Amino acid sequence: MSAPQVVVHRDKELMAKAAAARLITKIVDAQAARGSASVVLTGGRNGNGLLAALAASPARDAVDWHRLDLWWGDERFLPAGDPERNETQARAALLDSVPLAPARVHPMEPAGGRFGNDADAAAEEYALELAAAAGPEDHAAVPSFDVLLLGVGPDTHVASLFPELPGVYEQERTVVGVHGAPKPPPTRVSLTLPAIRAAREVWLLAAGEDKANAAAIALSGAGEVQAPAAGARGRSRTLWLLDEAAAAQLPRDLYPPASA
Ligand SMILES: O=C(O)[C@H](O)[C@@H](O)[C@H](O)[C@H](O)COP(=O)(O)O
Repeated sequence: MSAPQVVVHRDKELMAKAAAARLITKIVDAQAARGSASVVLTGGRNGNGLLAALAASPARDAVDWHRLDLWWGDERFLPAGDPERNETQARAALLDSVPLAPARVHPMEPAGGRFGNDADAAAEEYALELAAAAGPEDHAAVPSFDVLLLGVGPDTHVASLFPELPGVYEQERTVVGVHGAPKPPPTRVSLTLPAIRAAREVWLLAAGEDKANAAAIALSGAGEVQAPAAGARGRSRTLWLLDEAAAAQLPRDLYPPASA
């Protein structure tokens, strides 16, 4: 697992734009090298802020949208089209504006869908979908995602893995149902840390002073059960993308200023 790198930008707007530019380049490089790219999306303000910045980027269509596989790191287990679903928000921020191949967009099943209100069944189905997409060279039963995006909660949660709750202890399954999440809605579906750690690169997005404590804890060697973000590492890269407010409690030797 790769040690965390930290890049700090002036504010959340610049962080979103810089992260979007970074993601475009990563996708273009992956498509040039392997003919396609695979990205895992995250919910929340920073995740959707990155997607909105990407939609507005002048370099947006350097991406071959038809050869991009999109997955989700977690989903709020709500009915299809619910404005609070991560899929709904991602479609509004970017996905509905670009020519993706529908078969290559993999949302997690909504509540009231094929599995009714059974989030655990929805999780099992997503694990099967991931396993079916994995190749012989892939790690765990998931595809080798080029970039797996994660927002970071003020309690250091990532995806829907919350400190000390059952999901963060999961070491076998790649996707779990989450019940009683402290961040509403209480029922969710989430990748687990083993699935997250199968990604080539994991990028953690945190902006705002309400994330300063979480970033300091997660980057200070805390354990993944108490601080799930600490366990979110990529096989070849782990990148924390922060704004100055979120980096305020980090030791200065952890990062040089990345932008004016
Ligand atoms: O379903 C969700 O809410 C997200 O997947 C969650 O993991 C989010 O990324 C963090 O809570 C950070 O959210 P903000 O960026 O809005 O602070």
